Amino acid sequence: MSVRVVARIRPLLEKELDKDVIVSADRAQDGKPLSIVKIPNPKNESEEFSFAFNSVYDRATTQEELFTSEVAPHMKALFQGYDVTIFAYGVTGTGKTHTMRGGLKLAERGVIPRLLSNVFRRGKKIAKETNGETTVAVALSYYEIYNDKVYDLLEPPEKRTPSGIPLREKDGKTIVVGLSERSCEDLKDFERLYIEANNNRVTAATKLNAHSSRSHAILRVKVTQTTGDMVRESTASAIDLAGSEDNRRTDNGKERLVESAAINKSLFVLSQCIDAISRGDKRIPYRESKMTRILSLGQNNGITIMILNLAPIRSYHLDTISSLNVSSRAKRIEVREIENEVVFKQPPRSTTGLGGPNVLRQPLRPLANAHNVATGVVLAAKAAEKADKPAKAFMVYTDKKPAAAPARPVAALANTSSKLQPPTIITKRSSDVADSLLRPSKLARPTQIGLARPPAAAPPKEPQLSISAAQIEAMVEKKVAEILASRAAEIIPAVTTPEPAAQPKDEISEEVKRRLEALERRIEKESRGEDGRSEGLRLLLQARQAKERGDDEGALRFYESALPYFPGQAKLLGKIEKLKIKLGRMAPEERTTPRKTKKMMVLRDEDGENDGTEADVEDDVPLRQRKPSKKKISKSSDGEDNMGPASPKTQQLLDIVNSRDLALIKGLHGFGAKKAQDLVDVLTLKGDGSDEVNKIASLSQLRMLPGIGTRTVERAYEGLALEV
Ligand SMILES: Nc1ncnc2c1ncn2[C@@H]1O[C@H](COP(=O)(O)OP(=O)(O)OP(=O)(O)O)[C@@H](O)[C@H]1O
Repeated sequence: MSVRVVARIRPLLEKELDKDVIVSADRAQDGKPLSIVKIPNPKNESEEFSFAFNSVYDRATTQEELFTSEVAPHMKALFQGYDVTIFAYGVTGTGKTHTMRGGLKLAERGVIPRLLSNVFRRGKKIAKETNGETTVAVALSYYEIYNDKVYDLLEPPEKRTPSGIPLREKDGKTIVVGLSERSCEDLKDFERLYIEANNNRVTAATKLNAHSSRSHAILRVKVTQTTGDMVRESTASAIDLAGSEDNRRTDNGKERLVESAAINKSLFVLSQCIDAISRGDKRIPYRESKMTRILSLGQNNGITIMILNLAPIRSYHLDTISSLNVSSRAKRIEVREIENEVVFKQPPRSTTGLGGPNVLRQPLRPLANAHNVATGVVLAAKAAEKADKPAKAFMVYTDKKPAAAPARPVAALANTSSKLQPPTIITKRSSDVADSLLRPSKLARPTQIGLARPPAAAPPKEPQLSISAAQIEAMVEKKVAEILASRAAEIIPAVTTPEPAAQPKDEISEEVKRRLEALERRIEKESRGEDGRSEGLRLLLQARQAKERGDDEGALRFYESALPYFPGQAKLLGKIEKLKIKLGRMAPEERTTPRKTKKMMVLRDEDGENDGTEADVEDDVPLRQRKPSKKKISKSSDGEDNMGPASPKTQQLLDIVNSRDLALIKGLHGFGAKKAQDLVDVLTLKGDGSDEVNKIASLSQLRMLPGIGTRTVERAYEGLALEV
């Protein structure tokens, strides 16, 4: 099916005059619902452009009417396991935030609070009808994209890092790594969270809007239905995009201009994506902005509704035409309706405690590798059976009007949820013929409306099967991430004198941040998928980041989230336990992991422990076995640790390393292609190698490199010795 695109024309604001109104709603035929937006041709006012949409809501439309007509009909599908995405698009000051969030009074509540109200109501109903056999849990995450960086709105702004939160792809979906998720019991719970989170959102006054959103805000409502050991999960995403704006009209100052550039760029990329998809291009430039990556229009499964917000007056004329153009093309975007699979519960992969009573972490999906079973169909059919009744208006926010009176005739809604086939795993529809205007028609050619054929539907996009080249690239990327992660963790002990406590905290953080940013840039630059382990490494990085901030709670949560990716990893468990002890969640005597002795530690971070990243997971040898075997390369064996002249063998090894020649390094004993590449990458990170300072001067320096360690050096050294 195609993205459902509806237009909403906002009423006049206080200072706006009736005589300036240029935008109006119309019908394709008498008796049909409003589906056309009319606006004069700016070059010739006697002509009028008409843009057709799935539905058009005029200035008199209330919040309740919009919700009842456009969102409520999809709630059933949400509970049948389909994801639902609703996003508001439009020029700044046209009513996006009003539409999505709305005001505080009941009648003014926007799509989001109504959606939550509906979800809770349905959840209760399902639990009641199944005598508690099915439980429905709701969890929220809420984040913003500001200046193309992602920030968690459920976390206080002071916890933000300059680089924001990284994104990655998993199972064809873009995931915000480490985003917090809060379970939400009821509407009150939601309101508390939502109001608090909105205070964290970046807004500012511009000439066009006293409370302009300077960021794109994305609310994800995860609905988890559990019946016995079957779990069905679906997500409703509500997105309030920042408004495009013409800086000549906004009088924006420097800061606003920077924001504005980011906003306009991402919206421009969105329009490029829409154009590319509607042209049937192979390459869709999703990746050029975080917003489009997250929105993944046309790639996301489920139901997508785009609400185009419009201001009715002349001062917005060109902007309005531009957004009408973009969104009328969006109608041609096909999205796959794919019901989320039902999975069986499995024993939790991690036995560690939760980071907080209500805190879940998105990447921790204990069911992600559970078996998909056909019973999903049964559950879906059951749900469909029970949800057969027409959707009532939400009950909590009872606006005065009769609940059963939608603003638009039902026909206007018919092309989405009512066509869903509940038990179907994958269905696909062709474009709605009524949505088929290719370009704005002029009134002189009114017959075009509804007659033009839709463009050939884009071929169904099948889930991308990773090909070997992509996998190789992903592996390379993963290794880069590991190396950088490891570097981030180890750089401090590796390069500073043994007085970590005296190291200024800011300096440490800066260094780590710099590397984290470099990591993110590398990863995003290539934009490749990664496997679970890489995700684990990211979580470790975030844990590290949290630790740098002194946020032990956060660090603990990230470490715990990473644990399923490195099950039983002793050092990681040790870190978790150590933090728990520090936070008073565990008594020191309960500690199960062995405390490290100095001998065991090859690399340390500032609190005296290895960071549990690359070396931890790569070389998962019980700590006790990892004593550095000094007997083989002892300080005295070649004198290098005494800073004396290196022995020929040592020099030979160092020369090979410093050559950065992949083939030579691969020839070293114990170095496979992967390890050799890691080493070359690490050396490259140190500098271009032309300077002596960037060279590895001793075996102990070599040992300190991430991913190397004593055993590796030993083996290379020994292997070399045999060949000499
Ligand atoms: N349907 C409506 N009914 C009443 N007032 C509205 C409506 N739509 C918008 N407004 C008012 O118009 C003004 C601008 O709306 P809003 O802040 O929602 O715009 P926006 O598109 O989100 O802008 P920005 O992109 O700058 O954040 C607000 O004062 C809002 O209350």
